[in-house]
Amino acid sequence: MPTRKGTKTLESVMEPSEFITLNESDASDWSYRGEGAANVVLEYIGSSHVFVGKVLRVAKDKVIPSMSDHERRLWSDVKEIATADSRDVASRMFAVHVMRPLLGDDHVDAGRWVGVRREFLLSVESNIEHQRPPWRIDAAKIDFLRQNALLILDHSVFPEAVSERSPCISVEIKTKCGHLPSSEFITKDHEAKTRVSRFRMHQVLKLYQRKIMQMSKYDPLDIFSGSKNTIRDAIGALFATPQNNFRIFLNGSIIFGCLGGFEETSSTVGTYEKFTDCIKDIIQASHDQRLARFQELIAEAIYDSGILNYLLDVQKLDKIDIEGAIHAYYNVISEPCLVCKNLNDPEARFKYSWLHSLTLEESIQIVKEYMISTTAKDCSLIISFKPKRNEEKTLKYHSIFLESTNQAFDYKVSFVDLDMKPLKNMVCYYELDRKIADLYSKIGNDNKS
Ligand SMILES: O=P(O)(O)O[C@@H]1[C@@H](OP(=O)(O)O)[C@H](OP(=O)(O)O)[C@H](O)[C@H](OP(=O)(O)O)[C@H]1OP(=O)(O)O
Ligand SMILES: Nc1ncnc2c1ncn2[C@@H]1O[C@H](COP(=O)(O)OP(=O)(O)OP(=O)(O)O)[C@@H](O)[C@H]1O
Ligand SMILES: [Zn+2]
Repeated sequence: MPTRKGTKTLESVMEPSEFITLNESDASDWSYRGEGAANVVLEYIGSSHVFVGKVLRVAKDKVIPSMSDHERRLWSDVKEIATADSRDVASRMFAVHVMRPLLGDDHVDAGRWVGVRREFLLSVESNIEHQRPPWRIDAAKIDFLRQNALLILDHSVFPEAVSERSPCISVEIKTKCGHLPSSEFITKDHEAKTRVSRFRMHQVLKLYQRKIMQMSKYDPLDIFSGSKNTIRDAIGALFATPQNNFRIFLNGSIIFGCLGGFEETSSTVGTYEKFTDCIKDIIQASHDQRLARFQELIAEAIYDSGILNYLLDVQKLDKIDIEGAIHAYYNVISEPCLVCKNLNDPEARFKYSWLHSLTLEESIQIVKEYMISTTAKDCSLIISFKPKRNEEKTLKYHSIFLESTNQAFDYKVSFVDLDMKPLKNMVCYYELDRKIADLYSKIGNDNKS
């Protein structure tokens, strides 16, 4: 059983609730839900009411820089971040105090810390190893030295669905960046950035590096278009090439897409068949119409909720593109600008000198907004649906009516992965951007096939 203790811990400093620690014997209650580059996420399968309907987000042993003085200065107007003991605490405070107000309280769960013993983590790691994608195992394992993990609402289920025995289907979308930059600081050689989405340009590099086997058919500009039909096209493209942008869960178990990353198969036909069977209790339509009706439901919910408008506004805080923001970054860290140092073009030098004449406060604002937008470009959206029972009225969730099947659904929308990115990533962002844009200008194509 999890133990409770009254000692002064990370949790008791931050929240006046009892602190729970998970021991080795608790490990069998947690199974693999998924993972990204930085965390493994576990689903609770035991019976303790404290954990039912929750997931546990456990950090991997990636080298994460500790909070620098520049970073504390950057976030000095958010004291919970500026004074945080560690990057983990700062990152959670960022989600709570920066991202949640921007994306809506209803859509972001702050979670709470629980203690995790080394034996718990070791046991979990060995239990889930067979479910993790091999390339993720090679990249990183669970960080056994961590003493805390984040307990968050499981957004792929409705809390009451378990007792009501009603089915719940949830769709996870990592939308990526949904607008084109128009900054005057983008160099002429990189003009493609102003007409092709970053996602599609990045696909060309990923294909070149053999990180993917085929270009995704998805384009973020479509899902953010505000047009119901175009949103539907985007959903169709995500079904065709889900990569790490799209997953579907039925009652918390994955039924489409891949956990923890992506595998590619030459044919998705078998997958569609299986998937269509899985949703027969959710979508009342003939076998050959069911998938199309479900895609319609997702598009309808995205359109109806307006949720991507909020997300887009936050992504657009990247006002001058990394090609402008990188200069403000060097102002913030008070170091000579390595970009300007290597510039031969006097006109470009002149253009960027304006950025170097900004005050520290102005530079901080640019970089801060850039960092916020980066989180908004990388987070995922989970939309969960449950069919309404006859005449059922709930104020807790949004409602939607799918005319083509004559069905009403409750749905809710949540964001996951709202972590703060380390300030020094700015240099990597600049370099990756240049790599993507340079390759695209050499060999790029924007065919959607
Ligand atoms: O730089 P990007 O656009 O490739 O995004 C990275 C993601 O790659 P992808 O979406 O596959 O292209 C990448 O995702 P994957 O590991 O490829 O699934 C991470 O989300 C990474 O974030 P972090 O460094 O773990 O905080 C993401 O890095 P950030 O740029 O958000 O820091
Ligand atoms: N609260 C949640 N409810 C349900 N599923 C979740 C939740 N949080 C995370 N997940 C699942 O776990 C996966 C990995 O989580 P997350 O994106 O937080 O990992 P990460 O390592 O921080 O990602 P990144 O690669 O962006 O750094 C998600 O893609 C999602 O499928
Ligand atoms: Zn510069």
